[in-house]
Amino acid sequence: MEIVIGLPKGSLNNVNRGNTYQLFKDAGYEVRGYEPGNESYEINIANDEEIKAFLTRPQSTPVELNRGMVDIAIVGEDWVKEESVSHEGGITKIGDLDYGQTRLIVAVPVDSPYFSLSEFFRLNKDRKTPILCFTEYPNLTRKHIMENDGYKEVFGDSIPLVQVRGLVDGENDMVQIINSDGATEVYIAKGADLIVDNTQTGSSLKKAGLVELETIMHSSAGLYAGVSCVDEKMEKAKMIFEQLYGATTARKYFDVKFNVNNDIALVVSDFLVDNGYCSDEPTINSGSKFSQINVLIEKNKFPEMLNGIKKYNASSVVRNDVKQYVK
Ligand SMILES: Nc1ncnc2c1ncn2[C@@H]1O[C@H](COP(=O)(O)OP(=O)(O)OP(=O)(O)O)[C@@H](O)[C@H]1O
Ligand SMILES: O=P(O)(O)OC[C@H]1O[C@H](OP(=O)(O)OP(=O)(O)O)[C@H](O)[C@@H]1O
Repeated sequence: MEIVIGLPKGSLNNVNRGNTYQLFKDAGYEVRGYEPGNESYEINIANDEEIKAFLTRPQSTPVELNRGMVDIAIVGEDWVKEESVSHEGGITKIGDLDYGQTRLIVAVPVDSPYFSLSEFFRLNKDRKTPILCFTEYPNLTRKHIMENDGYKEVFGDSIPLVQVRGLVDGENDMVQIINSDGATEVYIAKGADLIVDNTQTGSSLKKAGLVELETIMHSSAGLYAGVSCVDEKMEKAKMIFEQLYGATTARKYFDVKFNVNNDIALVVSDFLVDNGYCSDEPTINSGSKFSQINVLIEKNKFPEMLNGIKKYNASSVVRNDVKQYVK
């Protein structure tokens, strides 16, 4: 049995964004040829002979899943939805991996007089020149526009024209959705009226002098299965997901150990349980005078826990990162 996995190129393997490479390492895989910025097309997972890995561009990953070229892949939900607008089925989500969070949004220049997409269409209803919208997601954009109340009032059920390079589809040439291959924000400065793009921190929009009108969808990275992932491949896929999910969950926790006097160990344990500063309950190892207490704690709760245990004169506090956490 060999399962073929597609691993993402681009933002989802960027050290400051997705870093899928680190996720695999944290999950215990020995990955070679997938170091961020230095990826090879064939990636080696040295400690699991059942996995064959290829680099994939998220834009093309759903097509590869639908054609059985890869059995499973890590990809953003936005690209899976973009692919499945016109034909549902084929790709199934094994699970969300809780990173690579973005929103797909509609944006216009910051000084525009519109506060919604409906208002945009209503205020532009007498325009003589076509409305131009650039995006990397023409299918989702067309669907969203056709469901918009303002669009329906002005254009009814008429299908906006979509152009993907030389390929043109649709009938309403007063609203044209044009495929972009990146740097989408810049099209506004070149004369476009709208863009649909993904945003994370919002800095690209701000830099381009744009403001969001509305959110089309939220996206994050997940493990997806294609048509060829059945039977034992699906079993293997679920095992891979568990490994990866354990590693993403672990990123949110610290493993903390500290000492307190034996006579207050149980009081401190109650304090930790009552405040949700542990997973199930603290582990207590008693010595002759001191007890070592061990908890798994959510990272954002650590500062307040530290403050709390200082009141019990906790000493030798040690905080470690967690590599794998299966709840
Ligand atoms: N700034 C970001 N932070 C985290 N994830 C992102 C970010 N930008 C895009 N993504 C996600 O990464 C995936 C790929 O995004 P996108 O299509 O923009 O390509 P890219 O990663 O920028 O690569 P390329 O430069 O090849 O276009 C998408 O699922 C998207 O939601
Ligand atoms: O909200 P932000 O944190 O600024 O992130 C969002 C930007 O990141 C991605 O672009 P990228 O920089 O990868 O370039 P691209 O537009 O050419 O894909 C994405 O397409 C957005 O433009």
